[in-house]
Amino acid sequence: MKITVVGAGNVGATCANCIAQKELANELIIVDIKDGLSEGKALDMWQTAPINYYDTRVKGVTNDYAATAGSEVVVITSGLPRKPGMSRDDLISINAGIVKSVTENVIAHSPDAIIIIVSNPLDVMTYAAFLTAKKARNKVFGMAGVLDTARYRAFLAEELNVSPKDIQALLMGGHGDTMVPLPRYTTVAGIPVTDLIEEEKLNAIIERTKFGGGELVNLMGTSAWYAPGAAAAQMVEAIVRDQKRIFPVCALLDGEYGMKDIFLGVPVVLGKNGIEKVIEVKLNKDEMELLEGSAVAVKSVMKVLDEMNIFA
Ligand SMILES: NC(=O)c1ccc[n+]([C@@H]2O[C@H](COP(=O)([O-])OP(=O)(O)OC[C@H]3O[C@@H](n4cnc5c(N)ncnc54)[C@H](O)[C@@H]3O)[C@@H](O)[C@H]2O)c1
Ligand SMILES: O=C(O)C[C@H](O)C(=O)O
Repeated sequence: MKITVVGAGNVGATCANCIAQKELANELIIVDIKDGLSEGKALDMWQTAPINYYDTRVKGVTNDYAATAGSEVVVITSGLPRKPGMSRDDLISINAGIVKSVTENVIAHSPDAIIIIVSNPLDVMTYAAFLTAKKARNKVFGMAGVLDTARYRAFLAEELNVSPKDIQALLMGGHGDTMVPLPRYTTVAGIPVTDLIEEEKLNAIIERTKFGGGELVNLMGTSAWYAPGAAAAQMVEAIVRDQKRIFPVCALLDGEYGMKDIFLGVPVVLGKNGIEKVIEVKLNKDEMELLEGSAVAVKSVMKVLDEMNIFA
């Protein structure tokens, strides 16, 4: 098994480190455009192998896609992160070109790879990679829901003073302030969360989740990486180990939830074929309205990408 991570910055390096520690591949290639960055991070990582006890060979390269040839899974994290005061959508003009050129290089050397996009604005960068890769929708999708759900679960675990392991939750929609955490599909060891927490506190946690990325940007001056890197690696694990895990993933909809031609976070089954099934949960009127609102927000940014005219 060969896996590539593109982008050796905060998220890419963290994701690669998780992949190596989980021993998901024999060979792990890290690519970046900055001279020496991937080589340095890969060397540093490889020197943890005797300590963390893994044998995945980690190799870093500068823009050398021949070294990535034959990768079965590729995670794309290359692109600018936002700074305080910016929205994720503000990154589109630079990141669209980066995601397009990286995807072209990836496909040229690994035509069969499953591609996971991390770069922001996530839903639209996944659309950009899909337009470039020209692959079936099960093989090009984005990471956001695993991260957003993890934030929601972590906040709930803290509030309830229970293990995060026991919080199960679902969150749908775009990876922006319109994301839709679903309390009706949130349980604590099987107990509906609404039985354990007052409505006002739950609503405050939902709001904090929606702006969870921005909270970290304001604290650190750049965006998060530990949870995003771990989230992308968890998706890689589900694919590589054919686990059939159910995660919220940014996927192209083809009639599900009454929507078509849009990338949106929905629950899917992830296994060796990538997205093996899009699950349609029953949403009530209010939940459906929130999802549709989120879709409108994503569509408006997809339109900006279309107007950039770089995929003609
Ligand atoms: N989907 C999510 O939930 C999520 C979470 C966190 C971050 N992100 C996004 O992930 C991206 C990376 O974030 P980060 O914190 O790692 O940023 P970073 O600046 O630390 O790293 C980005 C890396 O991309 C590299 N890069 C730029 N252009 C490249 C190219 N053409 N080819 C190869 N490498 C290239 C840069 O040299 C840099 O090392 C950002 O767009 C950020 O917004 C998304
Ligand atoms: O918030 C960001 O800009 C990065 C990422 O999308 C996140 O949610 O952490």
